[in-house]
Amino acid sequence: MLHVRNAAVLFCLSSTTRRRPEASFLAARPCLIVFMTWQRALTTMPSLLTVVGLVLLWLATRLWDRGNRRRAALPAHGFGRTVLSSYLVSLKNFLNTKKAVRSFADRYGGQRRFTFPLVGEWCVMCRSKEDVKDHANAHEEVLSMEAAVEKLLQTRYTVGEQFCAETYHIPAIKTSLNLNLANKLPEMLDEIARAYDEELRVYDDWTPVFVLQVYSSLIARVSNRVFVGAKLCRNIQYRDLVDGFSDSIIRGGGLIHAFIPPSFRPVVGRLFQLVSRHHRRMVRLLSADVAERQKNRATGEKHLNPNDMLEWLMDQPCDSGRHTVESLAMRLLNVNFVALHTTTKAFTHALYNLAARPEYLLALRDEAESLLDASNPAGWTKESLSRCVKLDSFIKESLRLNGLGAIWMPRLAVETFQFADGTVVGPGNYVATAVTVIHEDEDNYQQAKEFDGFRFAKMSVVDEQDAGADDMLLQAESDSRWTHRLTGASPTYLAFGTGRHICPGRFFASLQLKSLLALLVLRYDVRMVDEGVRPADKWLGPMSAPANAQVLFRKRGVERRVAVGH
Ligand code: HEM
Repeated sequence: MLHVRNAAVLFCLSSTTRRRPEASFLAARPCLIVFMTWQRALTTMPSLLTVVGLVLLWLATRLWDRGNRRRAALPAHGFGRTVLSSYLVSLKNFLNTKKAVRSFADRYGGQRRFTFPLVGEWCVMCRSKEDVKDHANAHEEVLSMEAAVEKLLQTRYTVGEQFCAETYHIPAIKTSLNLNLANKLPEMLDEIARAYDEELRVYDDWTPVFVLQVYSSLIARVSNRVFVGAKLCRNIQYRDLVDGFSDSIIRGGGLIHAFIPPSFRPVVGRLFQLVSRHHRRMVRLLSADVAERQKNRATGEKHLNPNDMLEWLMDQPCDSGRHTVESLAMRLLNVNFVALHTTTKAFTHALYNLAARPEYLLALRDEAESLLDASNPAGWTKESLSRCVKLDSFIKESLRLNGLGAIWMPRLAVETFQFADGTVVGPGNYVATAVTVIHEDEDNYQQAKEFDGFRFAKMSVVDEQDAGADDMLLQAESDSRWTHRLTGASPTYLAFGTGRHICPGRFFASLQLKSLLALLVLRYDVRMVDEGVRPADKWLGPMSAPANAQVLFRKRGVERRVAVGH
């Protein structure tokens, strides 16, 4: 009955207002509406409101307590002092994390580090070289990368306990993949050339291509040529699985971490796994191949097995002593998880930078034509690709300004951590690097916010000249030139991390990125639909990704043919 009465009063109010629109009455109207809605709610659902109120009160106390307890243990600054302020600040920061990190760094610019509030957590952000070194070299038992990833991505629930429990894919990447790079390059190049022919549907006229989508699938194919061989890498079901896996885990894990209370996570995680079925799908796709390889191993005919990542994983010792297909499937999912979305995003960023700046296209093409045989990509070598210094520099610069996030290399302090200057961070807090601030710092790079595609190539030359003929400097010179290459790292260049957990897949990623881009500039012209305008990156909290934009492709030589024809 009550809602009928309220509706009638509301109707009266609105009709009265239409007849007598005095300002005071207009101002009072919203108050009356709120009052009546509240009155109605109180009458109809008193118990529900009490419960909601109590839950909110409990939550507020928990949040306040947690935030302040954490804050008390930190060298903290940069957030308000009122109750819940850290949570309000962190929610605001979430909407534009890059800008927020920059403003925190500017406000506390004279300092080596600053504390940045995350939702319910605190993160000490390193920006000075000294702090980055302390962070990067800290022991896993003190600043844990695994614990941070596990907590932020909730992989225990989204994929399963086993996903993080075993780590034998890391030595397989560090040793076998890196030692086999030269052997596997021709296969990778062959797959790139085929994929360009088959999947990049580009015609003589300018053709729009959704780069992120097309290259995400293409990079899944090319990488998996090296991971599992030609047959599986071209299998659409397999590619869909590995291609969508990282994004699904990152999104699902982020949501669980942010919104699901710990006690509900096992149930929600189980539901997530039931729906996504990543592991089961991978087991099904691999089982025949694994059985065949295991049979060959058992009969002393291991040499019949292909030389690829799946085989290198089987070569590694594993905790249970036997490589079951379930265990191998989990490792292969993990390899794809770390390899695919990183490489795809890095490539897309580079391509947007290229398509928006046509002057680089010609310079990169000149270099590629002089060092690589365009008619025979499968004949390119590691050495010939490494001589393409402009190409190398262009991708490195692109990753400097368009990386994959603003809070980089997160670690969870599992024990008390001490910086070299004595500052202490208590367990339970995060320590990370302020990568966007470091990469855009004028002390580290001249005109740091400007894109200069050949910046690192020029830096190598300067270092070479500085070294001069002094023998004593030759070693230092070659070292510093190395840091200016795409795979080089330093406390001021963190795209691939640095220190203890530096990316072991960066040599593979670098070869793949350079091969993809070199073949592209040799075969196609590219430009943005809006000429000269690079699409802005998309940010979700601390993570960034290239926009899902179109680039126009055209087969090379068309312009010339048209001109001659006329
Ligand atoms: C452009 C592409 C890539 C980028 C930008 C990238 C970036 C990174 C970064 C920044 C880290 C260090 C994270 C930290 O310290 O918290 C890392 C670690 C790692 N990356 Fe990459 N990565 C790329 C490609 C790859 C590829 C292709 C593979 C494998 C084939 C790979 C395998 C790994 C692994 C296994 C780790 C963890 C190392 C450890 O736990 O010690 N990455 N990557």
